[in-house]
Amino acid sequence: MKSIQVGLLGIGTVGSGVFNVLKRNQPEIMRRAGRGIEITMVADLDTARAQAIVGTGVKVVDDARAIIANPDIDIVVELIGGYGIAKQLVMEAIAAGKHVVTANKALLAVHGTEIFAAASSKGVMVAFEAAVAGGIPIIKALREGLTANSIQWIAGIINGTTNFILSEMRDKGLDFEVVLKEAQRLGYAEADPTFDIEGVDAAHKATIMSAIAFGIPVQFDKAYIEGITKLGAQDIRYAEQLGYRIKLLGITKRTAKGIELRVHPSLVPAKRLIANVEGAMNAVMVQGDAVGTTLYYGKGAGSEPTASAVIADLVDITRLHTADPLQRVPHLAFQPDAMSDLPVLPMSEIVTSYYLRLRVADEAGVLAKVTGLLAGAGISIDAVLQREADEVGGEGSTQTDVIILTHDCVEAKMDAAIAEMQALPTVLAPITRIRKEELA
Ligand SMILES: NC(=O)C1=CN([C@@H]2O[C@H](COP(=O)(O)OP(=O)(O)OC[C@H]3O[C@@H](n4cnc5c(N)ncnc54)[C@H](O)[C@@H]3O)[C@@H](O)[C@H]2O)C=CC1
Ligand SMILES: N[C@@H](CC=O)C(=O)O
Ligand code: NA
Repeated sequence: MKSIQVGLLGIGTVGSGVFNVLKRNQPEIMRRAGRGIEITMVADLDTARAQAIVGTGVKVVDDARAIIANPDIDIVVELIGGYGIAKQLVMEAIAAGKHVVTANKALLAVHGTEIFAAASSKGVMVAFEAAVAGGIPIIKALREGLTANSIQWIAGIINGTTNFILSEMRDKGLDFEVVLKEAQRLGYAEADPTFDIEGVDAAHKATIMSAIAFGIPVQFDKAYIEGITKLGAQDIRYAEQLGYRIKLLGITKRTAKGIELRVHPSLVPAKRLIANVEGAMNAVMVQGDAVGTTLYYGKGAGSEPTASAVIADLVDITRLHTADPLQRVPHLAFQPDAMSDLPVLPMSEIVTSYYLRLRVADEAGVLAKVTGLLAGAGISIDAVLQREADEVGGEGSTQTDVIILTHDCVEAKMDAAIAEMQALPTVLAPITRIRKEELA
């Protein structure tokens, strides 16, 4: 049977991985797909570099539209990134009747509704396993493996760059900037690394998982996003002393009121497997009502791990492209006419527990005042840790840190309590608040 012909738009970190893995494993992939899958055209602005990667047998162009216009191309793989030209090219490829594979989570989190609607009306598939947690087949798990379940929550380490930074800072005491540069060198970081460190990339991925888990439209604009740039080394240390690790988590949860969708640094009990996920590795926990807690672990970034997911999508499309579109797995797991309008909740309505660090004057009665305020607000305390002033501020220091762990409360209540504590004259610096997830 004739091979499926694939055109690559962009042959950078991921694109070169796709080319190399497909070439290396072609015989085995062919046995799985039932026919060959061949990259016959590549578009990249840097044609010389592209040609050096693919050799002479593959046509290299600088104009991606030449691939879309080629009637022999069955599947277009978008690996350029971003919302600009990538969106135009994906929409044009769909309009031209091509199936599309993309690793572009930013594009899908923001424009997914439009893209999936266009694909459905044209009868083509848009596949995006690489867009969430790279090589981990989490989209497959959520859309197919867990379809029996009412999914309750998902919590994941879904950005390799930030997990790498947090691990290296904690283990080796390295500076943030040094580790970020290393993550860039290793090809983990986005073209704009602020997307990684400010939590935007993780929010793109959490948004996509939220849509698939709960059958709601992709709603990146409703996600709460907080990155790791304001995390202090002392908080990583205090968390350890209390039996927790700090991880940047992407969380989406179904509650009686709606859907929580949030990305922020979180304290996770050190005994949980996910707390021990180090370096650029990703891990996603999914809690379903029937299956219980499941955990998916692996490489979420990098050339070949991400290529693994892109090629899995190529095989899926190769197997399914002649099937009746109604027999295909829906883009967002739920049938398009069965989507839910459950609201994504504002942050003030989420419920979680907290780590608070207060830099206070080292004088009698301060702790009682602070805990009294929390009690007055109806916030229950789980643990309190007060450091020696000398340890915090050096010999003869008149300041110290008080660390408080709370039980669950609604965020609005915590906001009000923090404002009250902040106004105390004995609280000397902005209060640090890190949310705490038990993940049980
Ligand atoms: N690097 C990684 O580990 C992962 C990346 N992704 C996603 O995969 C996509 C690609 O990422 P990378 O390969 O890391 O990026 P990259 O920057 O290494 O590669 C992008 C390539 O696209 C080319 N390009 C830019 N504009 C173009 C245009 N108009 N026409 C043709 N080619 C053009 C560039 O020359 C470059 O070779 C992004 O959406 C990224 O978010 C997803 C998961 C992991
Ligand atoms: N920049 C991302 C790449 C994968 O999506 C990350 O660091 O995880
Ligand atoms: Na994946």
